[in-house]
Amino acid sequence: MSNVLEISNLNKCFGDFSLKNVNFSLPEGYIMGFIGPNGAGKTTTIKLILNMIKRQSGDIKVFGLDSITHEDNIKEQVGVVFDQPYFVDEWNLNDVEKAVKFFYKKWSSNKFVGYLKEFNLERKKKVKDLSRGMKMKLMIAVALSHDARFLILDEPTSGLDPVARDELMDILSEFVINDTRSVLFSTHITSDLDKVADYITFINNGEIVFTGTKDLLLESYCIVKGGKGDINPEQKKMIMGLREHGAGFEGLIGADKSGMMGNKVLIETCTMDDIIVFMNKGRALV
Ligand SMILES: Nc1ncnc2c1ncn2[C@@H]1O[C@H](COP(=O)(O)OP(=O)(O)OP(=O)(O)O)[C@@H](O)[C@H]1O
Repeated sequence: MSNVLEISNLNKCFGDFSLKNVNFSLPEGYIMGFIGPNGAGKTTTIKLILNMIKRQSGDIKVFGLDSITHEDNIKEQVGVVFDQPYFVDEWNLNDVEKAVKFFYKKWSSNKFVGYLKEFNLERKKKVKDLSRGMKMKLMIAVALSHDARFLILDEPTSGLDPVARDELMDILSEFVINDTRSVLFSTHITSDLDKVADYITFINNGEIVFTGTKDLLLESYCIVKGGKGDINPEQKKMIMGLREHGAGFEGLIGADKSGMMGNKVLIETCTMDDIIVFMNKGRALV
């Protein structure tokens, strides 16, 4: 199985913030959700993949090619969707096509027209008159009309209603159906990932906390709950994002440590939201 994306030892500094030795890869044919709290480094990583900003060190390969030396070749085959459209407000959809088609050797007007129809987008409408969901669909129509085989989406579902989000997830699932096309998308909305993601990469404070299959992520952590005095200070130290309240405590724990919590506590399965929220609170201090 070849990797569509390989990131090795990537470092980038912005004042107080740094991406620290980021490593992850995405096998071809799959959808990866890129998750993490606000300011964790998701957009920065995506911009580095697209060579929009300069890295301090590290390697990025897309389709097995170095992302800097083969930038043009890679961009021909990558479709990019940001949370804000990059089209001029006054353009109608014909103008959008006129502006973008020259960037791509494999641009297909037939495909573009087909996707506009499929997504119920009227060619005469101006960009500024499209709803947020329609703008997302327009960016996806552009990405699919130049025959992209790797879609990179940054927060594509933020601000979309549940129906539009569901439609977008269906589009992504269909996109990877032939096993040669892949998707990386960053999101805060983990329920979207439940539906479509095969792999998850979780970044927190510039560091990759987890990368692997979605099932493995959910199996790797659990919620631990208990009453006051149910655990000792050593056990407390193992809990991430410890939340203490009148009756007791709850927090996140590595599944490999659940057996060390004693028999008074309750161990429960966790969701991706639990993992993000508790990890973001950090490791508990006694
Ligand atoms: N051009 C820049 N100059 C200085 N700092 C920056 C710049 N771009 C990003 N940062 C900082 O880098 C950190 C990571 O930002 P980034 O946008 O990558 O996070 P994110 O995970 O995408 O967050 P969100 O989910 O809120 O979009 C933040 O602290 C941000 O302020």
